[in-house]
Amino acid sequence: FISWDDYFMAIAFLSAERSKDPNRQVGACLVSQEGIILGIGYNGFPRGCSDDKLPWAKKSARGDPLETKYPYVVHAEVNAILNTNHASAAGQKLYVTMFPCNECAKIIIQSGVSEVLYFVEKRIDNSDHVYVASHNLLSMAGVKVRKHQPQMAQIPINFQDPRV
Ligand SMILES: O=c1[nH]c(=O)n([C@H]2C[C@H](O)[C@@H](COP(=O)(O)O)O2)cc1CO
Ligand SMILES: [Zn+2]
Repeated sequence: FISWDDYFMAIAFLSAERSKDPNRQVGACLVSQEGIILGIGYNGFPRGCSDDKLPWAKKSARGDPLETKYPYVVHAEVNAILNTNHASAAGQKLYVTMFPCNECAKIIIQSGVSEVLYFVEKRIDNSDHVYVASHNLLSMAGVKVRKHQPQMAQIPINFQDPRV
C-alpha cells in the first residue's frame, strides 16, 4: 500500500498533469492535520481568463512581458490554498511538486500552513534570489520544509486492468 506522504505527493503530481503550461506543470495538494485533503491546485490562468487569449510563452520576441505567461499565471500553491475554506488552518501541510517561489511562500505563511513538502527544487541562475527569499521567509516564519523522500519509485494507474 502507498504511504500517506507518497499518496499526497502523487495527488500533487496527478494534479500537475492538468496544467496547460507547455514548459512546466506544477501541482500542489493541501492536507489538514487529520490527513484530509483540503485543496488541490496546478498552475493555470485565472478562472474565466481563456488559454486562447493569453500566452504560454516564456519569452516575447518583442521583449514585451505582456506576451509571456508570467504576469497572468496563478501558481499551483495559490490555487490549492484558495480552493479551501481555511476552516482549520492549524497543522496544514502543503505537498508541492516544486519548491515554492517567494510569492507563494508569503501566501503559504499567511494562510497558516505549518509544513511544506516539496519534490524538486528549481534553482536557475537569475531566479535564484526568489528561492533564497522563499527559504528565508519560510524559515523565519517557522514553517517546516522537507524534501519528499519517495518510498515508491512509481505509482502506476492502469484503467485497463483495475485490481477491483
Ligand atoms: O512556485 C511556483 N509555482 C508554480 O505553479 N509555477 C508555475 C508558473 C509557471 O506556469 C511555471 C514556471 O514556468 P517556467 O519554469 O517556464 O518559468 O510554473 C512556478 C513557480 C515558481 O517556482
Ligand atoms: Zn509561486
